[in-house]
Amino acid sequence: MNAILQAHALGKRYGQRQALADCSLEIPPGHVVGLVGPNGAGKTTLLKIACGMLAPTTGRIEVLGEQPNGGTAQLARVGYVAQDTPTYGNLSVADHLKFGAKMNPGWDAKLAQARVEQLGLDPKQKVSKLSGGQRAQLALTVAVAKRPELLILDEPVASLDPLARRDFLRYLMESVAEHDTNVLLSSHLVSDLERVCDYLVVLVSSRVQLAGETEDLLAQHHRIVCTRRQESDLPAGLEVVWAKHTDRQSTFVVRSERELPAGDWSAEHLELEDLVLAYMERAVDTGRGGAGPGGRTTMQPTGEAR
Ligand SMILES: Nc1ncnc2c1ncn2[C@@H]1O[C@H](COP(=O)(O)OP(=O)(O)OP(=O)(O)O)[C@@H](O)[C@H]1O
Repeated sequence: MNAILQAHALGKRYGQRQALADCSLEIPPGHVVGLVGPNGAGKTTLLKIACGMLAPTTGRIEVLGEQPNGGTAQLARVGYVAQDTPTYGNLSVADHLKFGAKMNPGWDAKLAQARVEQLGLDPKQKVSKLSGGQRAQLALTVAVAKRPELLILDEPVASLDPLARRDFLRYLMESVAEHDTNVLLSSHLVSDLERVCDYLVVLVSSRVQLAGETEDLLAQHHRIVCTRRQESDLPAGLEVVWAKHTDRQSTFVVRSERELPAGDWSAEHLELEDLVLAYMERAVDTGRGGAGPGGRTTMQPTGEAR
């Protein structure tokens, strides 16, 4: 089976603005991938390139083993819901399902119908009269009913209330499990990603900072607290992602491919949110977002350890 996404030195410029830089990724099949990063990091740009809506300025990309702009056959394999959940205001809910059926060879009419009923949407209702959250639910329903091999969702739950968010994510997981769909979704809500994603990509300042299976990433990272010391006093083989020092104490977030060696410190695994924040802070504090997945950077020793 082909990789969900393979990118090599991918870059995108909008005029002078570098939106994506030197992005190399290989995401194996069979995953629900969470793409996380701060505002303006380049997430939408990467997702638009992946679904063929934008051409990269530099580098190469393959999605499901093909170029994203590979014609109608490729379009049928990939479902995409943009951040602004595009729907047609003048059409009814039922019209959207009819349109979906006409445009998509693999359309699952039963699934679409059942989901619309489950959501309590009136098929005759004009979409311009739906709330933002309802429009988002409709757009997501159309994308899922297309039964794509890969579903690309740009902040799919941003406009949903907490209950609807939980319901949608549960529905997404059920449908993914039932139909073996790969998913690539962006979100600012790490707690949501934690619930559904088994692969994580952290993008900051247009560059990939971290990518890998969530379970492996969590196993490889520790927060260690010890008496104040320099990064260079730590054993070799530990990559320092984040560091903070007080007068007497140092706290490090470290990555170790092997088991963490014993030392005169207390160590604990990180929650996913803390792991993501450590990489985000590293990129922002070094002001270049460029240390990359294998980079080694220390933050300035100021403030209190957390
Ligand atoms: N059409 C455009 N023209 C010029 N600059 C753009 C355009 N689209 C995006 N950008 C810039 O590219 C950078 C990346 O934008 P992008 O929308 O990919 O970020 P994002 O991570 O999706 O942000 P957010 O989380 O706020 O949605 C930003 O600095 C943005 O201002």
